[in-house]
Amino acid sequence: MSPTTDHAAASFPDNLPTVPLFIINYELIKAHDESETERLFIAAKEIGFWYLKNHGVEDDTEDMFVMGEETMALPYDEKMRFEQGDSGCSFGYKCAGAVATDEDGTPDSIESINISRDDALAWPQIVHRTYPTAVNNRMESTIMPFIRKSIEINNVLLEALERKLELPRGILASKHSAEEHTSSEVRAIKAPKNQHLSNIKVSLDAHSDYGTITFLHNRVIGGLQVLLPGTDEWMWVKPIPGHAICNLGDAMVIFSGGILRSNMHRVVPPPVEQAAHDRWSLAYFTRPGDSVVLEALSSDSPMIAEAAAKKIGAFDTSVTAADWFARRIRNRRLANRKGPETWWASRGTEHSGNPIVAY
Ligand SMILES: O=C(O)CCC(=O)C(=O)O
Ligand SMILES: [Fe+2]
Repeated sequence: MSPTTDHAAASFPDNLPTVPLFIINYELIKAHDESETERLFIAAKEIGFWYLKNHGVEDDTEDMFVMGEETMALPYDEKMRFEQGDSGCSFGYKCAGAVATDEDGTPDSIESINISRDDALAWPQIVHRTYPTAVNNRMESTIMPFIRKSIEINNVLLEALERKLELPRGILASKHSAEEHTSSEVRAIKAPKNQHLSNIKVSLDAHSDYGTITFLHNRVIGGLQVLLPGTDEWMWVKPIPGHAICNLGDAMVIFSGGILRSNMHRVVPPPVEQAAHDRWSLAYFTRPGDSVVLEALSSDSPMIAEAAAKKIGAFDTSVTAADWFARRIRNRRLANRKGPETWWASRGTEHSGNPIVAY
């Protein structure tokens, strides 16, 4: 199958408010360059978002977008055989309209295919579930290599942050073991063109990511926005060719006793001429092992202990990564909606001031 590609869009306009993210050089981080690692730490503390260049997976990324196109081109009924369902599991196909974008229950407009790290790396064994043929066909050639490289990149970034957080070497790796089942996954996302003509304002609701660290790509079409700390104006993340976007999730905020940040972000229809094109994005989410309890690593780092002591109890969730994740996914599903409280129950550290969010 060769689906029509539709991503040769006009360039991102230069008159929009954009967020001045640091550009981090992956090769320097890998080489333990001290000043680049310090820049990464600053980005991780202040915004929790940065660009990553020299990561070396540009070609793999394009193959993954084609995998996404091949999957979304399957007949609707075929895709729905693999829908993620309402139980709080994210793996599988997610159809447009399945989740709420706000407390009023406004449906979302994006579809995605979510492939579990465990399923991809164990292929052809099934660990969690099965996937559409378009996914299976590319499991070995495209998905496995992309996941392996993404894991390596995320691990290098985590090791750098581990050093800055004065944690003993290997602590973060032990929370993300290759041996334990996890909700870590790769997601290819399609936001359909011309959403603005249907008056769609938000295609993916404002959220912080659930896990530890996200390695994100798009085909140079805008739509991602972040809300800078202490402001109420959404700022665009300008797509830069060859540059990935990395962001931290809630687990990293909790592990670091609040030193690091998982910033609120959302996806809106692309700006002006770009809106006439489908927007594709691709994310690899590193999340802790299922049994890992989300809590500040205070006993491993005096720096974290000191930070956590300023907000006593805030980072002792007593919740496992598996339960944290399932709660957030389940309560976004419209089929589970009882009222605004359901959507609020899907929130993470970005709304930790909200008493309804029980860690
Ligand atoms: O599509 C994007 O650029 C961001 C997607 C995202 O934030 C997510 O899936 O968590
Ligand atoms: Fe996200």
